[in-house]
Amino acid sequence: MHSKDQICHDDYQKTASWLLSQTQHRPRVAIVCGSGLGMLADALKCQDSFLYSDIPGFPQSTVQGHAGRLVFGELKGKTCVCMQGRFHMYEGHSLCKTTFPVRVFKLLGVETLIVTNAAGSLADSYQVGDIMIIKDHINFPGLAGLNPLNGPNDDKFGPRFPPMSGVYDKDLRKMAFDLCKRMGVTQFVQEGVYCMVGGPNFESVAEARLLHRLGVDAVGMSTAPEVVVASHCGMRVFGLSLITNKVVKSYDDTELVNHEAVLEVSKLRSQTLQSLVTELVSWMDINNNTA
Ligand SMILES: O=P(O)(O)O[C@@H]1C[C@H](O)[C@@H](CO)O1
Ligand code: HPA
Repeated sequence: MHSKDQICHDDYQKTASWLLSQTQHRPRVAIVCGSGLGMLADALKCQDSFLYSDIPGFPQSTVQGHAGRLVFGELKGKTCVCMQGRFHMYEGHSLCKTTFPVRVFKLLGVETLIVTNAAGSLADSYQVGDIMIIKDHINFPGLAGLNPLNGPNDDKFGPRFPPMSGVYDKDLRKMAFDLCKRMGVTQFVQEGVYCMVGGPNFESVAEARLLHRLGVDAVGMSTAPEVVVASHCGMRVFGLSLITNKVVKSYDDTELVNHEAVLEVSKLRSQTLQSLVTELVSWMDINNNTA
């Protein structure tokens, strides 16, 4: 390590080498489970799993609904690695730490990152329980200078000034929507813009109105840093938000959002999300390689 917040190539490599020595799986797809969405990993067959606390260099999960396990296994014959629990900036992790696993995945040979999250909706047409295919994001912390790519650029991962347009892969988005049609679930599937805020507090009414005016469809406290880092190192990205609550936009609305309610709604759609991610992975154009 260079300093407390600086992580060097060797640090990522050490963790990746340790994982490669512990499992025969060689994943091409990584899945990050959002709040209450850890059951996505349950669909993996032939599992090898590791507690984050046992993985050298890995940060620790502190949020309820994030189990803190890295699970390797197969989804319909395609080898994947799944994070049951992600890291958030509000937990006190530096952004380099929150995105540490993404670069480790790159070194494991992962080519596609699937991110999922729980989010509140601002779009008036969205309902609680809707699944939003992420079309684009607004990275509020990033716009304010809190970016996981801050500091010396590691050219081995990617360029100093990476583009961030077209990051959420168009073909995967189309494939996901087609799969939703086949699954007969399009009535609760949306496509929209996700906005990351720092949290951990939920939005004030004035903040909610601001985000609404900016064209944000769903707001959450994660995902954008992982996507920035994945895109920087050339990974293909696909993202899903589960709408767990409507963000309060009116001073007359007395409803208060809380994390327990977020976790409850996550359970409601767990099966559909699991099927969608499984089908998507099985339809993706990826070849397995072996240890
Ligand atoms: O990890 P995600 O983004 O799914 O978690 C969301 C945002 C906060 O961490 C938490 C609020 O309930 O859920
Ligand atoms: N705001 C921010 N993050 C969230 C929300 C919300 O309403 N719901 C779930 N994560």
